[in-house]
Amino acid sequence: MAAKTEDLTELSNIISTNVKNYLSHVPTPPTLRPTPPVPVTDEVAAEAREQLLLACRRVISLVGGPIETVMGMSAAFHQTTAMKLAYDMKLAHNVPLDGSPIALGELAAKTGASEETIVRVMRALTLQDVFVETAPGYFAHTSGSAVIGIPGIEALIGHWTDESFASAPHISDALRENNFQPPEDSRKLAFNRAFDTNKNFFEYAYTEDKPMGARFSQAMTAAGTARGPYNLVAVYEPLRAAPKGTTLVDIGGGIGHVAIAAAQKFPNLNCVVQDIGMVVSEGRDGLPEELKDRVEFQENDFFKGQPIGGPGVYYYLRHILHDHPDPWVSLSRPISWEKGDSLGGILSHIASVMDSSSRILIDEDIMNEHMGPEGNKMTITLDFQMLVMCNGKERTEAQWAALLKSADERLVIEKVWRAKRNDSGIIEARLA
Ligand SMILES: C[S@@+](CC[C@H](N)C(=O)[O-])C[C@H]1O[C@@H](n2cnc3c(N)ncnc32)[C@H](O)[C@@H]1O
Repeated sequence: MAAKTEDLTELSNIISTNVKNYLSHVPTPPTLRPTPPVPVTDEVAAEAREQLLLACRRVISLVGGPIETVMGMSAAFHQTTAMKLAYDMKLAHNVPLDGSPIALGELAAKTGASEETIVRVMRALTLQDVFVETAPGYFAHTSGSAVIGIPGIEALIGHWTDESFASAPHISDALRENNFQPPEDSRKLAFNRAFDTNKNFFEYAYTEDKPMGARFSQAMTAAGTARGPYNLVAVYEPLRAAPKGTTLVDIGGGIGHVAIAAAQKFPNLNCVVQDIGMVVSEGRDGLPEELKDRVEFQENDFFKGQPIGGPGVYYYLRHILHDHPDPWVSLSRPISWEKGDSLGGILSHIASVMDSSSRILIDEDIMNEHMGPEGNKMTITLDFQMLVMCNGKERTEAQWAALLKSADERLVIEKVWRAKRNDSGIIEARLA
């Protein structure tokens, strides 16, 4: 298949076969026009898409050649530079969303940026079909630039191109101090050097830089968009049959977007969204009136304990545990950290209030054991993102199982609900 062959003719045959399969199984062919993105849900189309992307990547490596490949990787941060400038200059907001073009001079007047800077940024972005030059000196949206306006996506772009981009260059110096072994503490890495702080990313963003914190909460509402329609509500069937009044605790649930979707879909659920102060207030403010009797927000620090126990409770953690190094997730004895607080591992606290009918649902990527061209680019990117921002990591299924066991000997995986075409999954765990 595409990942194995170096034969360009074979690759071109793979591409043409999969183009046919793809086109005959999607409702409309993909377009660069600024129309809303349509997720690929059909099985055949999704498989063809995967094969196409793999074959195209192989063609680019072969035909581009080794020097272009490694130089491109080494300087890829300038793509981020261009995207950051586009974000800061608010280019996407000032180009008409109906697809009509805007003259360079008008765009400069609206954004306050110089024509020269806009042109330089547009050169980099149009290379990837993000915006298009429709005639010399006229720019319009493409599907790639229009998505920047989707709620949450812009916030996510801000989070990546701002605090994450500023932190990444510090990673090598931070790791070198410890012989390239990540330390056990999440307050001693690249983010801390970049922002000159002893607080972890969340503590910093919610106390020292509240706009950064608010943007991050918004960003999390879009974090799943790139992974397609694989989510708790669509996938995890046992919730449908749960008895009326069953409690779902969304631990580190942000502003409640997942709990709200779950309560809307399953009238039998009562949801409690736990997070830290500022996030909880933001979530309460945005809670739809009709859900106020079934969704509540609760301030709780997950390192300090889990106040909700009892039979049949679902403890849901989406993109929480990948934020933290192993001891912070699974240590069953208290951790003492610099401020002198006594804290424990997130999973250990949950295990201590569970019974055999309760479940932990870990909604995270499950990193593939194998590596190579078939690897999932997003999971690998997130693994680095976690390393840089909070000394967390993406984990394989074996690592998840070991982490559960070290949090509490009795914790075992009941079932892994896996997406077919990416690394998304929900790990259901229980007390044995
Ligand atoms: C990566 S976000 C995930 C948010 C949400 N679960 C989602 O998937 O969109 C991590 C969340 O953990 C929260 N958090 C960080 N430290 C926390 C702590 N010590 N106790 C409780 N929540 C915390 C953050 O405020 C944030 O909402």
